[in-house]
Amino acid sequence: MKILIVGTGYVGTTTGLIFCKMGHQVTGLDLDERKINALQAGKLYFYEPGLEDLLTKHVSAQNIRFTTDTENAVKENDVIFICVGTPLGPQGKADLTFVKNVAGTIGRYMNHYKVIVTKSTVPVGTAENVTNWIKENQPSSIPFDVVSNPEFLREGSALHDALNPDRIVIGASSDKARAVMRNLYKDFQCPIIETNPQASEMIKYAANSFLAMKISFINELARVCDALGINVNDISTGIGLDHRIGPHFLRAGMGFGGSCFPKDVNALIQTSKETGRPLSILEKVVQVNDEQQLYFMKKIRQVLGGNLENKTIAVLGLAFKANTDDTRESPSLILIEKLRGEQAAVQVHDPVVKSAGLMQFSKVEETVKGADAVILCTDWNDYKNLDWAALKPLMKQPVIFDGRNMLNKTKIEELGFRYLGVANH
Ligand SMILES: NC(=O)C1=CN([C@@H]2O[C@H](COP(=O)(O)OP(=O)(O)OC[C@H]3O[C@@H](n4cnc5c(N)ncnc54)[C@H](O)[C@@H]3O)[C@@H](O)[C@H]2O)C=CC1
Ligand SMILES: O=C(O)[C@H]1O[C@H](OP(=O)(O)OP(=O)(O)OC[C@H]2O[C@@H](n3ccc(=O)[nH]c3=O)[C@H](O)[C@@H]2O)[C@H](O)[C@@H](O)[C@@H]1O
Repeated sequence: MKILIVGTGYVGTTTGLIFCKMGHQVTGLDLDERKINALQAGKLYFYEPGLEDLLTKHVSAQNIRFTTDTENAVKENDVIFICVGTPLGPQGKADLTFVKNVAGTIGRYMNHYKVIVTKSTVPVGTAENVTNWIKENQPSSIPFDVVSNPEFLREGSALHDALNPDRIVIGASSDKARAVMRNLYKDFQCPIIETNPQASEMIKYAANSFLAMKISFINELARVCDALGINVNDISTGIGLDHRIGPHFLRAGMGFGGSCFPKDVNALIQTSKETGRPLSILEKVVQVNDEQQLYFMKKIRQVLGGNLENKTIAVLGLAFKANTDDTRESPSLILIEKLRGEQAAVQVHDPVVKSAGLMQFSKVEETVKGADAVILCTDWNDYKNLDWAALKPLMKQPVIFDGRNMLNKTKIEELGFRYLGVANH
């Protein structure tokens, strides 16, 4: 089948390559020429482990090509996946500007029946809106179907997740479109949920919101554990072994970040408000997440004598989590802004992310030099096995705030550090 992917970001590029692997002919379309040129040269312009090898392979085999030529890309393909961004818009709603623009161009250039698939995360009712936006732009009436097929991959393990999904959700309203989608996914072994577009759109928001809720639950519980001197990691293990709860997304830390949880939880809150049945539980999830940073800041302030003015803080990690270069809604960047707001001098390090506006060093040794404290913000593997005995003499004060509970408290304290984790007692 000839597949067009519109929007060659984390999701679009991964999805396109997965379909190449399944034997389809794929075109990747983006407005950003810089990205398209890089991808066409077999170079991944973002960091995602394992993806570049697949890209290089399929570009050389001509199974995938990348273009900015919208008109021909739309005309030449039978199935079009919309994978553009749906960022946080005004009042917490999803901003559908990019989706609307894509739908408009698809309508303008449509030349025969096509299946239009929204893989972007979009609010309930968007499939219907996309249908209308396409129709409004069609010079003459040509039949088409719009399908919702949300994506559940995580950054950092995008390729693995896209190849081994827990489930595939197909929200279609015609048998013809459903048959096309079934055929596309025929080689996947996981359950396929077939439903209507509205339910499919809701499944995506409900999944992300539920995972975010687990994180806020364990983070708020960690504060109670802190007060009681209990190790929250033991609680995560203890409850996670109950198969009804499950072990995942129970790692206490600095709060969830990234390009999706914050925006998607907010968007579902807005949807629920519009129905007159607000999801108050999710309002709390957001509140707890915001407080987690403040809780952490309070600890830092207390340990460093109540005032951060002129203190030097070394922040390890800028990405919102390990194995990605994405800093959207990164807890680390939010914390850095707060630290700088209190006149601290912040020195940063990240193995992958390069940040222009910050005092960044390429080596951890340089970053911690003269620091009153180190804050571990991103759970990069590189930070798990640092030689803390060698780093200690470089610091002004041996203080570690472990925002990811990555280090062994006992071992670190034996080296003479003051250690504070997230209820990591
Ligand atoms: N990043 C992730 O891990 C996941 C993201 N999602 C959802 O997938 C969607 C895409 O997310 P990302 O891949 O992270 O976004 P991204 O920001 O990495 O990529 C989006 C791309 O769309 C392009 N674009 C915008 N308007 C366009 C147009 N009119 N024509 C062609 N290209 C256009 C942009 O230039 C950009 O390259 C979002 O709705 C997101 O919520 C869903 C699951 C996982
Ligand atoms: O819709 C999306 O974009 C994606 O959002 C998340 O994926 P992602 O944002 O890449 O990253 P996660 O691994 O889910 O982590 C999100 C945030 O929660 C934090 N987290 C995660 C797990 C945990 O136990 N504790 C915790 O604080 C992470 O550090 C990170 O800041 C979901 O896991 C994906 O299924 C979904 O497709």
